[in-house]
Amino acid sequence: MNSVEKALLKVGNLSIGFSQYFKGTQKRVIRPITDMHVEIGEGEIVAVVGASGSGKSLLAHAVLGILPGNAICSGSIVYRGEELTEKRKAQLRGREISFIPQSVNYLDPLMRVGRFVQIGMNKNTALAEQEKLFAQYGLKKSDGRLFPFELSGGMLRRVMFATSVRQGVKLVIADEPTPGIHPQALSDILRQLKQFALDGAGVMFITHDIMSALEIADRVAVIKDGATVEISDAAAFEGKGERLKTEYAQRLWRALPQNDFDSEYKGRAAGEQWR
Ligand SMILES: Nc1ncnc2c1ncn2[C@@H]1O[C@H](COP(=O)(O)OP(=O)(O)OP(=O)(O)O)[C@@H](O)[C@H]1O
Ligand code: NI
Repeated sequence: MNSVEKALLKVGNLSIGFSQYFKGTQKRVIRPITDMHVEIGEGEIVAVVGASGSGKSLLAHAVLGILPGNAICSGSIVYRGEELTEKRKAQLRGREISFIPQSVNYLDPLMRVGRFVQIGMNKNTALAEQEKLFAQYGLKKSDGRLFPFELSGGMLRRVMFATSVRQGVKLVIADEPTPGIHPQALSDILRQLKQFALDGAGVMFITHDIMSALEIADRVAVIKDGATVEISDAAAFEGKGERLKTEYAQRLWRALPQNDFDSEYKGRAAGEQWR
């Protein structure tokens, strides 16, 4: 792939801080993201991996334009060759750029889930389109009448997929779409994301689960303490990780239970709170 020509999303030198009040009136800025970059091409799946708190969700929220009001964001986010302004983010969000959030709490608790999936669709065809999506994601027609609290966690995730992974979407940002999901549902989700990429969409797949990521990802971005430390081909995650560029990525790889190489690496990586 010619990455420059075909880049769908290009995030460079992203920095995110939050202004906070402390001791009543004094203001300070904390800066959890200092230097993040990632590039996703058309039809490409880029996994974003890193320890809890490293800044993966903030990256997703920055691209989507849903950071909280006290966030101060700098750097560049270019989508299809044009800077993504806040206005453009709002226009594209839920349409060309879709989001599978980390928490199902993003669903409106007072809205029937069928209605939720219909948001942004043409009024005349919305119901038919929603029902088709439900069928595709293994949900019944009658489930559309339910409120979020009436659905199981797995069903809610499928509703989120029906909302996000559908026609017209060019970039999917999936923030940990697979935790606590049983193996069959997991492989369904991975298959759907893969199919989506094969159809030409770009996918940012944020996950703790490197092994699942490697099943579908073309490249993997490794995040540490708010910075991108390495972007490598998924194929480089093999053997003892000799082809990985940084020691940090090698440690993450070697610390996986199935890579039972070296207890010294394991001990050190465990200290990184890798889940
Ligand atoms: N609104 C906020 N105000 C201040 N700090 C924040 C805010 N949101 C996130 N942070 C901090 O930014 C850092 C990165 O958070 P983020 O949610 O992006 O991590 P993550 O990599 O997605 O973690 P996890 O894997 O647990 O979901 C954390 O240290 C977090 O405390
Ligand atoms: Ni997160």
